[in-house]
Amino acid sequence: MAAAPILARRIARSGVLPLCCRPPSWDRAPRQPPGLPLAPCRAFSNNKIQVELDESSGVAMMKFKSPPVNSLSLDFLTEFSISLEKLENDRACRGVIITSTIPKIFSSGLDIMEMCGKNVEHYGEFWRAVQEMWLRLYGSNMVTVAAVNGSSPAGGCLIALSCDYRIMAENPKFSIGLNEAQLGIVAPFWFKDTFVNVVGHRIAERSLQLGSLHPAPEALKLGLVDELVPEEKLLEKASAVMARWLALPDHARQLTKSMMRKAVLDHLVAHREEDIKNFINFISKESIQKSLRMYMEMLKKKKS
Ligand SMILES: CCCCCCCC/C=C\C/C=C/C(=O)SCCNC(=O)CCNC(=O)[C@H](O)C(C)(C)COP(=O)(O)OP(=O)(O)OC[C@H]1O[C@@H](n2cnc3c(N)ncnc32)[C@H](O)[C@@H]1OP(=O)(O)O
Repeated sequence: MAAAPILARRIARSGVLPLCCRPPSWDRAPRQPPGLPLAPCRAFSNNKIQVELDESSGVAMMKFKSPPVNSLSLDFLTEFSISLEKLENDRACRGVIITSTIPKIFSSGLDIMEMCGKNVEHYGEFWRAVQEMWLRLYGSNMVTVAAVNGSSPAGGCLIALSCDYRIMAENPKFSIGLNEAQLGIVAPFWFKDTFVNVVGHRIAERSLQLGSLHPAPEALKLGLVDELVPEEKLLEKASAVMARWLALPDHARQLTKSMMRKAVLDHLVAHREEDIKNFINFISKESIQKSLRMYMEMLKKKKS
């Protein structure tokens, strides 16, 4: 995936500072008092995502921190892809745990405002960033564990589904699923394929058609998440799971992962431009724009 020049152009236009132009990122870990041995931990943070790599375990903790709801805007997606790329290229990193700093929300999915009332160029750029994020995460060589500590609709669910293992806080108020149909839109084929690979065809078909958001206990029953734990135990559990996965030789696990995911990844890679065109045509339709506007209004009304 030769994404670097595209990312660089997008960053330049979006105004988000690329990590390579910031003060040396690995220097931003807290300084140790003199005399103490250096903690084997490196950290980098950008506007919307914070990452800490523990070199002794090879595990990075990635935390979404984009209030109010960690929606996946173009800037967020760009930062996410850059963070994943940095970790992927870091020989010290073998696994990443993904979670959120926002109470009750893992991620609210794609930022609907990025898909409303914008021009064709913007839709194309946005959709390429969504694709890139998924290609990096689903195709990652690292062990990826989602610690889902809040609601996770649509694009948020896709992030969790793209990981190797999903642990969710056992709060029945938190829900997860691909609810695109509820917005009057359609989950793209690679969202659907990722979902099918986790829960199987029948469950995916029903859930997608109904645009279901499954409360945590139901998500566990469907196999959409692998286990539920009390929220305060989530990160501890994620670290334990990660240690179990990292006990295996990387090359064997990586080749197996790649064998399991290759067909789905290759499908998008082979049809990337066509997929972008389809998205642009679809999202530009007046009827779809109207559905999205109504959905946003409904969200706002729910508040008042
Ligand atoms: C023929 C085939 C062609 C193929 C074409 C394919 C097209 C496919 C296109 C796209 C796929 C789409 C994927 C998506 O991810 S769409 C996004 C789906 N997300 C949702 O439905 C979540 C909506 N949000 C919620 O349900 C709730 O906000 C919540 C549960 C996440 C949090 O609830 P709560 O804590 O009560 O917060 P609020 O509802 O008050 O929200 C706060 C604030 O944030 C705004 N907001 C919420 N979600 C989003 C979002 N996804 N994007 C943008 N903005 C969001 C919300 O409106 C509030 O704003 P405010 O009133 O201004 O404060």
